[in-house]
Amino acid sequence: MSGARQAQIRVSEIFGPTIQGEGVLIGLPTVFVRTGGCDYRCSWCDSLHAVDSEYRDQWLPMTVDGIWADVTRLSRGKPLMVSLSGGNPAIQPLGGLIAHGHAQGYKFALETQGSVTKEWFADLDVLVLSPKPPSSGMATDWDAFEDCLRLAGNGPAIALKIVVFDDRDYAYAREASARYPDLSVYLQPGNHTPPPPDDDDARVDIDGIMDRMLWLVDKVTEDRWFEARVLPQLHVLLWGNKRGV
Ligand SMILES: C[S@@+](CC[C@H](N)C(=O)[O-])C[C@H]1O[C@@H](n2cnc3c(N)ncnc32)[C@H](O)[C@@H]1O
Ligand SMILES: Nc1nc2[nH]cc(C(=O)O)c2c(=O)[nH]1
Ligand code: SF4
Ligand SMILES: [Mg+2]
Repeated sequence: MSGARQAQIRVSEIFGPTIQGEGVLIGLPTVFVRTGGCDYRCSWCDSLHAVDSEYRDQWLPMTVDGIWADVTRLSRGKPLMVSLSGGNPAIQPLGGLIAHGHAQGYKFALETQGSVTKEWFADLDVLVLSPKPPSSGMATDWDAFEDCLRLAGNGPAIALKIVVFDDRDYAYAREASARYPDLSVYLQPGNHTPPPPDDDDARVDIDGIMDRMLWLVDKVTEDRWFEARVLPQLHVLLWGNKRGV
C-alpha cells in the first residue's frame, strides 16, 4: 500500500448525503468529510467543534480506507461530489484520498480560507477559497492565498466565497474580488448565531440572516456589481444550526 493511502487524516465528522448549502455548488447532493483542526479562530466560526482543540478528543485519526468505507456506505457506492471541509482541511494529507476516490468516479470540492496550500490542490475538481473579512478578527496573508492559486493551477474550478456581516466586510469582499477578477465570487450573509459546539438545536437568527441577505442584494445592485452572486447558507435556512446536515 502506498504511503498516501496510510497517511493519518484527522476527522471530525463524515455525514451525508445532504445538499451543498453554500456557494458555487449550492443544491448539489454531497457527502461531507470534515477534518479536525484549524490555523484560524474566526470570531463567528460555525464549526468550532472541528476547530477548538477542546474538542480534539472527538477527532479520529483515520486512513484513506477508513474514510472511504464511510463515504461509500453513505453514498451506497454511487459516485458523487465529496465536500472536504473543516476546520482547515488544507492542513491534512488529503492527496491519497482524492486519488483513491477519483479512481472510482467520485469528485472532490475543498473549502479553505487560503492560508495553507498543498500540491494536491491541483487534483481537486473544485476549490472554494474563502478569505476572511475584518469581522472574523483574522488577517489575510495574500501571499499565502496566491500560493493556493498557483499550486491549484488549471486543475480545479476555483471560486471565491466571502462571508459578509457589515460594510467593512463588504468593502473587503470588493477588494478581494478586484484582486482576482477572473474568479467567480459568492457573497454569503453571516450567521450571527453560530451553534455552540455542544448544542445541535441551538436557535438560529433567520430574521437577521434574511435582513443581511436583503441588504447585500441592495448593495450589489446599487454598486452595479453585476458579477457577484449573493446566496444564503441554504442548509441553515432548512435546518438551522443542526450539525451533520
Ligand atoms: C466552517 S468553514 C470550514 C472551511 C474553512 N476553514 C473556511 O473557513 O473556508 C466553511 C465555510 O463556512 C463559513 N462560515 C463559518 N462560520 C460562518 C458564519 N457564522 N456565518 C456564515 N458563514 C460562516 C466560512 O467562511 C467558510 O466559507
Ligand atoms: N449542507 C451543508 N453545506 C455546507 N457548506 C459548507 C459547509 C461547511 O460547514 O463547511 C456545510 C455544511 O456543514 N452543510
Ligand atoms: S477558518 Fe473556517 S473553520 Fe477555521 S475558524 Fe474560520 S470559519 Fe472556522
Ligand atoms: Mg458549516
